[in-house]
Amino acid sequence: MSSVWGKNIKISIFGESHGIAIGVVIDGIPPGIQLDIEYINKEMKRRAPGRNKISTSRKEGDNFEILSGYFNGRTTGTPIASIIYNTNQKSKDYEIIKNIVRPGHADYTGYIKYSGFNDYRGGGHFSGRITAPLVFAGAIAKQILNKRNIVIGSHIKSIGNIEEDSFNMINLDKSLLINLTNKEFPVIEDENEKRMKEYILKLKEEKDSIGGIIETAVVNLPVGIGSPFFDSVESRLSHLIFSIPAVKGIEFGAGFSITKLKGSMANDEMYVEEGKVKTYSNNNGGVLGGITNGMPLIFRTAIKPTPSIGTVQRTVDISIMKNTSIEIKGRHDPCIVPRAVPVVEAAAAIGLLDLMMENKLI
Ligand SMILES: Cc1cc2nc3c(=O)[nH]c(=O)nc-3n(C[C@H](O)[C@H](O)[C@H](O)COP(=O)(O)O)c2cc1C
Ligand SMILES: C=C(O[C@@H]1CC(C(=O)O)=C[C@@H](OP(=O)(O)O)[C@H]1O)C(=O)O
Repeated sequence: MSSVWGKNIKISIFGESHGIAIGVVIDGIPPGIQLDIEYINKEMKRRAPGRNKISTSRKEGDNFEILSGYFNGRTTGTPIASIIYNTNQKSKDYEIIKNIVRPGHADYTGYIKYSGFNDYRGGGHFSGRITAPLVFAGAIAKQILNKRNIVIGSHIKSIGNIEEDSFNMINLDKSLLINLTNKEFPVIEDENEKRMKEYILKLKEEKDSIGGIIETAVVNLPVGIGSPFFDSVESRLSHLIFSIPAVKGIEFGAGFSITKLKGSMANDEMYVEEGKVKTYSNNNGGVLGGITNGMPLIFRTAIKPTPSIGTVQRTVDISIMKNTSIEIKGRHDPCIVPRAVPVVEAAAAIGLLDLMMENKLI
């Protein structure tokens, strides 16, 4: 089944954007873990739609109910089921796309895959909304990792051509990452927030959209997580990150730009400090041979521009197989990047927790 993932912890995600509810079942979380419900709520609010002008205007509280696997403030060890009711569906805008499919969205592929039985309203099971249950699961995984001093944080590295500097890949303090998770628009240099937001709003005005890059770091991971070949840290995390709608790329460490370096520059030379092996640079992003080396894990996620835009676009009416055009109405994110930040972190937390369990570290 395509909406089930995991080896040591298993997550199963269900629901449609305009259906009754969406949710997740998480199996394999050990018993006795005290859950900080406020923390989960905070993570859910970071992603929730309708909170500002650069987001879709669909307002959802993304309040969750835990149905099972949680008793007297602690996990029971049995499946944790959580449900989030949809409260603000406006399906009228979607009547048109039943036949006239949106370029860049999953209307056409979904129609073919599910023989026309797919719930196309709001993008159905393809919707970015289905990342809310992922954030719920991620908030549990993050808490478990946080207790081991493992901290995940991200910043918006770019929106279109507007860029900010990368993380310092060798000296990265967890307080910077925690600070970023507390920001509504996580950039390292506050002046970049204004520039990026203005650009998003300009494109929204022009009935267009824009993408960008999220840079994520994880500090204090133990050495030795992940294994060759198919369970490398990069492959396990990439699987989850690419499951997020609108993701078009991921790179670790120096990523694609490592190809421009000579070996003498690309290699991360090593030294010992206080009994720990460290590297002078971190072009490999904290992973060697698919295994963590104790340096910060760094990766970048490319998010495409929101496909649903108001500009007139050429497309096809699949009911009559004729060329036509579409002018999409409705409530859409002019840029997905800010709301995808907690989703990327959640996916990373789930993947790393799964790998930690493999090493019997949890
Ligand atoms: C948090 C989040 C919000 C999104 N918001 C929208 C949106 O408002 N409108 C839209 O057309 N696509 C939105 N998307 C992207 C679509 O869901 C996605 O492009 C579509 O399912 C096709 O999948 P693909 O881009 O991975 O091929 C969003 C994605 C995420 C992760
Ligand atoms: C509701 C959310 O985002 C939605 C993601 C989305 C899409 O096509 O991915 C399309 C829009 O749906 P609707 O037309 O129903 O407003 C967004 O609002 C959410 O993320 O919770």
